[in-house]
Amino acid sequence: MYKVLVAEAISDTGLKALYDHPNFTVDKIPGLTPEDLKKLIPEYDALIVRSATQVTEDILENANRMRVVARAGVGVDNIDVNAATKKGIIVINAPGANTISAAELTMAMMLSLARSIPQAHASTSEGKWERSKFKGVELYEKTLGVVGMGKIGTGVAKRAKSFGMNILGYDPYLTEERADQLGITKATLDEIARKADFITIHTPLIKETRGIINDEYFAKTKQGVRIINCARGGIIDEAALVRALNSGQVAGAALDVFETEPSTNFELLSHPNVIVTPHLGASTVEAQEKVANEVSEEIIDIFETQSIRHAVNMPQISGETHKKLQPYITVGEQMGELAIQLLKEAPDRVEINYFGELAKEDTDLLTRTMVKGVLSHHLGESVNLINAHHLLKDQGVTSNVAKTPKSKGFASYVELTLFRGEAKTNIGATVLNGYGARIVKINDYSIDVRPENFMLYITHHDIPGMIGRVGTTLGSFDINIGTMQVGRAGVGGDAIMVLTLDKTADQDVINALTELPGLDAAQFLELNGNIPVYN
Ligand SMILES: NC(=O)C1=CN([C@@H]2O[C@H](COP(=O)(O)OP(=O)(O)OC[C@H]3O[C@@H](n4cnc5c(N)ncnc54)[C@H](O)[C@@H]3O)[C@@H](O)[C@H]2O)C=CC1
Ligand SMILES: O=C(O)C(=O)COP(=O)(O)O
Repeated sequence: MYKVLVAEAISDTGLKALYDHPNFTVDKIPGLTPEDLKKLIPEYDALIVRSATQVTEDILENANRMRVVARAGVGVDNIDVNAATKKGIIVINAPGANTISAAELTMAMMLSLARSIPQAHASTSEGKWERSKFKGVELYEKTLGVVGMGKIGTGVAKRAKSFGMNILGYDPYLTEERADQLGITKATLDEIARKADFITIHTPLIKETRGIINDEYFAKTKQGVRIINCARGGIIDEAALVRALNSGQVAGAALDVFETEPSTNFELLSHPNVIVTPHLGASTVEAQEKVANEVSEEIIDIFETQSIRHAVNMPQISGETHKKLQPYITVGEQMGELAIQLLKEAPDRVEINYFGELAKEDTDLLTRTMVKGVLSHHLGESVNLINAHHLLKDQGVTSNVAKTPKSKGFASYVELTLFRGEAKTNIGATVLNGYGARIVKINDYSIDVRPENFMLYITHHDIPGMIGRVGTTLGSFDINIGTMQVGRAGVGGDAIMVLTLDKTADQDVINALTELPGLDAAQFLELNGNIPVYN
């Protein structure tokens, strides 16, 4: 049974998949203090939050069972993603599920700002009739600057176009082509300052965006600009905004998000030209059902089928790439496990080389799989695909990944090399069409091995009778040989033998083998990872 803690007010309809699933129990406990959350968290396998819960390193420290932190929404700035990554916890979100709601709130804010609707409502409901006080402006033929042309920014741009606005879009990823397609103009942040009548912010809150709208920026804007922030507090410097409002440089601001929430910045909250909402961008029936449903389905998939779609701390790969990498995943982990056993000590350097077709793909997932195989030998269950890179760095191991699109013997080939000072071991693998994955190189010897649970690695001299003697010795210990492969440097030279066995070989077996004339060393290798079942 997997235990899920829902720590905020999240739609029960959206959580239905989890409630109904026989392998999950759900505890919905909104409003926990950080201390209570920290106390409860060790019991849970997954945590679902919105924006109000701070999932800090301190809280995650105790999350020893936790595999997933799910953000039922977009922004993950309330989650210490690095701390989660270190602990091997997947952080997922629900991108896209609240796009429409956030874009619609932005439009509502822009219209409210243009016509002072909240102020007019307050005045009228007090019995006043102040028609001239609330003379507004039209959106028609005004210029709107959209900072952050992602899902919500694009949604706003499309809607604003239908109001007859001219749109300037700024986003490091916005291309001229995309801008043309949307019927907008690609602009810089400064061009937006110079030309826009309305500016709306739709970037995440990250190092690069914190405080980008500040005193310096307001000094460049048109006098009387109106500004909307339905993205994140902190992107606009609130103190600078108050100054710009007081000087009249900014005619009005509509804010759904604040530097600290709930906000206590009353100078801003109660400013006559400011309209505010309590972080309501995603607060619609539809968005809440969609975000909760999306994270529920994904949590189930992660636990039941190991499939991850929206992890923010894992590489996002397309279904097409995933299909191409899939046949290499199991053998990738096995390569790591075998290489570390052959090296016999922890590596100080890891090198991974991709050749041929594989080199043209985004192979980060496969790289992580190999690193996981290597590290699991010493770190056990604590290493997974999420924290593999991090733990490698943490252990002081340097790593290098190289890609050569030219093929090397096989259409696709991957080689993992571990170094420790002068010592080195390498393993190469490929996937043969119709035959599956094969280890085709060990320590520079060509070989053809389908990895299995129990294996023997023997170094010997290429002399007649060797194979027979090894077979007889293993037979005397009642060990059946599955397969036996030999690789040699040249006739009569150094050679290796790789055997798959039906059971483990203990030290007595190894001792008996090393006594055989012509045999240098024998090492038993064991794979713990996923061994595919062969028929
Ligand atoms: N008020 C609310 O309740 C809600 C707020 N949001 C917030 O809205 C923001 C946008 O969400 P989405 O559009 O779904 O995300 P998205 O990831 O689709 O778009 C974000 C865009 O910002 C761009 N960007 C990043 N750094 C930038 C920079 N320095 N300058 C300009 N653009 C930059 C990115 O390239 C990306 O295109 C997020 O911060 C999210 O948390 C989202 C939903 C509801
Ligand atoms: O999805 C987002 O980024 C939001 O800001 C929505 O926040 P909420 O889930 O309503 O607390």
